[in-house]
Amino acid sequence: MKKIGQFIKKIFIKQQNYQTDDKEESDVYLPSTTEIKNFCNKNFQINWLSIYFFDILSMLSNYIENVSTYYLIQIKHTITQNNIDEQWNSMFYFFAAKLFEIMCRTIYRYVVQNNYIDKGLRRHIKQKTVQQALSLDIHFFEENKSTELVKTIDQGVLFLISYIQVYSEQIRYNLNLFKSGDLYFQNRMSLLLKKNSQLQTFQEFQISDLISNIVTIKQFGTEQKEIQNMAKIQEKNTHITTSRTNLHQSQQIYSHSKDMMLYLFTILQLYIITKSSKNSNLEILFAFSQIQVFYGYIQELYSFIKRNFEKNDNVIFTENIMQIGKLMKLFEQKSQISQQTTKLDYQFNFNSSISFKNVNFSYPKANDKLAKMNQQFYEQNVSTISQTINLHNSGQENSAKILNITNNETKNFLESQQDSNNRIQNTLENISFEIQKGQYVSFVGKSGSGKSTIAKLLLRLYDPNSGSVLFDNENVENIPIKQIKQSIGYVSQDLTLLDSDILQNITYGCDEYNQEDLLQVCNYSGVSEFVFDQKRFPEGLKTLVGANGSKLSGGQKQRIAIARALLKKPSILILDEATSSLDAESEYTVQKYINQLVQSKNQSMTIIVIAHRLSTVVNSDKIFVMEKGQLVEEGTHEELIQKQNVYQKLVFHQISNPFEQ
Ligand SMILES: Nc1ncnc2c1ncn2[C@@H]1O[C@H](COP(=O)(O)OP(=O)(O)OP(=O)(O)O)[C@@H](O)[C@H]1O
Repeated sequence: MKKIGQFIKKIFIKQQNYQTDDKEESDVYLPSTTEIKNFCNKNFQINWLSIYFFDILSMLSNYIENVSTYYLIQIKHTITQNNIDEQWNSMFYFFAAKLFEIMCRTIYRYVVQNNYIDKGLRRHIKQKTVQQALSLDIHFFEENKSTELVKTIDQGVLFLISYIQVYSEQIRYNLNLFKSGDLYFQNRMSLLLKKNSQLQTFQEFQISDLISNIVTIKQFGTEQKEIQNMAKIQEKNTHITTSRTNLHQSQQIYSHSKDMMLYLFTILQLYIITKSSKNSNLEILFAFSQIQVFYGYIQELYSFIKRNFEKNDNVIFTENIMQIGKLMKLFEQKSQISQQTTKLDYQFNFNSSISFKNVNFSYPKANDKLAKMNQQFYEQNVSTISQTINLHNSGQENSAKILNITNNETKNFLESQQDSNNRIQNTLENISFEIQKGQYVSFVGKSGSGKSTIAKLLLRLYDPNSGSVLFDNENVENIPIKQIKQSIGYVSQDLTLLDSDILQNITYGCDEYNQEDLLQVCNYSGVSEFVFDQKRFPEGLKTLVGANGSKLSGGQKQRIAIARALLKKPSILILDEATSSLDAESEYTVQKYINQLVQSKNQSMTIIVIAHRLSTVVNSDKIFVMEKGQLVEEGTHEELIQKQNVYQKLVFHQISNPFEQ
């Protein structure tokens, strides 16, 4: 049932996205040259003087190439005229110009391309970008598709570097007569491209959704409906593609007319040059036998002008600017959590207790949307709302009537406020508890009751909406995040392993350890049991685990994750459903090692287990029972059984349904 619900929700959400598609046009962000420059100044400290110098160097190389072409034509001309002196002269100038051009180009390639751009700028920008992305809260990564993020970083950086390289060209381009025409086509095309790609992504997702949910579709008999849905999207997509083709054709016509004007301009320039020179080469160049040479020269001059006063289409293609825009938006994101001031000199050395005091929490997305919507509305209608609330509080039921509220929006708002009070519930509701140092405690409760969320708040992946999380009576917000993470060993529900060997996976994130420590954690976590089996694991700790541990069993992965958490000698160990994905036998093995760990743990380690399987928790010093985001019971196994309430029901339920999660 849960799956069917999720599927219907997915489809529903997508339909909504699809319907609001048209409104998303304003999302296309094409930053201007100045905006890009300001962004670079703020984040990457670019040396623009060098960029201008490099640009002049590149222009100079192109110009000298033209000069050498001119002398090449002169050589051909003097040969036909049998004018030896002029011939030598032209050859001298030709070689001199060529040599100078080669020199400029070599300097450009080695100094600019290899050193400044590839070794300097590219590395610097990439590093800063990755640093920015990693500084963001986990919430940001949950809200954004990872593939989209990778594309934004990879392509955004690539195009930004190209853009910086041609930055001076952009400035010259601003003097261009054709700028507004170019911009018109650029903007139109970018809108169509965006719509097109949105619909395409939507369609791809829909197909993969259909295939993976084929059983549900067959059960509901909704094949025809799905096909109709897809046809609608296809129709819209075709419409946009046609508009794109039409626009492309108009753009071609525009571009040809522009080219013609540039040619005319080139010829005019050539005419002026040759008119002012002593021997009027124009006549000779116009001569029928020279027509090809003449055309070649015009081509050369034309491309020179085009290169220097036209838009660099390879780099400045609308899609590329869009990617730079996305990269700029990424830099506007700020981590909510690390923004807060911590006591920088605070030295966290866990030595007394962990506590939650009246913690309320809901995941940011839903929270943000509601808060933003309500805030906006509240600001616009503050006086009416406060009067209504006052009247309501003073017992005057029909407050809306008294105030003569005819505005439907206000009514809806007030109703939605009441609704949301009833409907929207925090993920964690007014949670308070205390765990003493050295205790072994467990959190139990039905799926979705908020157990893992507690671990996430302890790790400071999120901050509570209200109330406080305290370590040693110090608010977590005052403790430097790095110190918290160093003190907590966390084995999460969704295990992720690096695509490397077992050793690297165990030692990840731990800078200081010795062989003795390594062996000890392998023994405690149960890694030794399989990894030192010469027949099955001849390469021992150097065995590669495959992409996300694909070459290992669930139990082996769990044990590696536990070893990893233990190696840094954490003062607090959190095992979040460490045995949930295992079969009975593997679960037994991992459980055996957890028990061993608990028994052998020195008094300095505090262990928090988040579990479904109640067999894990019977020996805990304290069990916390969660229900719908609330902490409903706490005590030892015996105490809770005696209470004959929620915990006891959970135990009986699990005994009678041993396979249910
Ligand atoms: N990143 C998230 N964004 C939004 N909602 C979330 C997120 N993670 C969890 N939730 C929601 O918060 C609620 C509590 O989830 P949590 O993972 O804490 O429950 P749990 O008790 O650990 O459940 P389970 O035992 O199934 O893992 C659930 O309704 C879940 O859908």
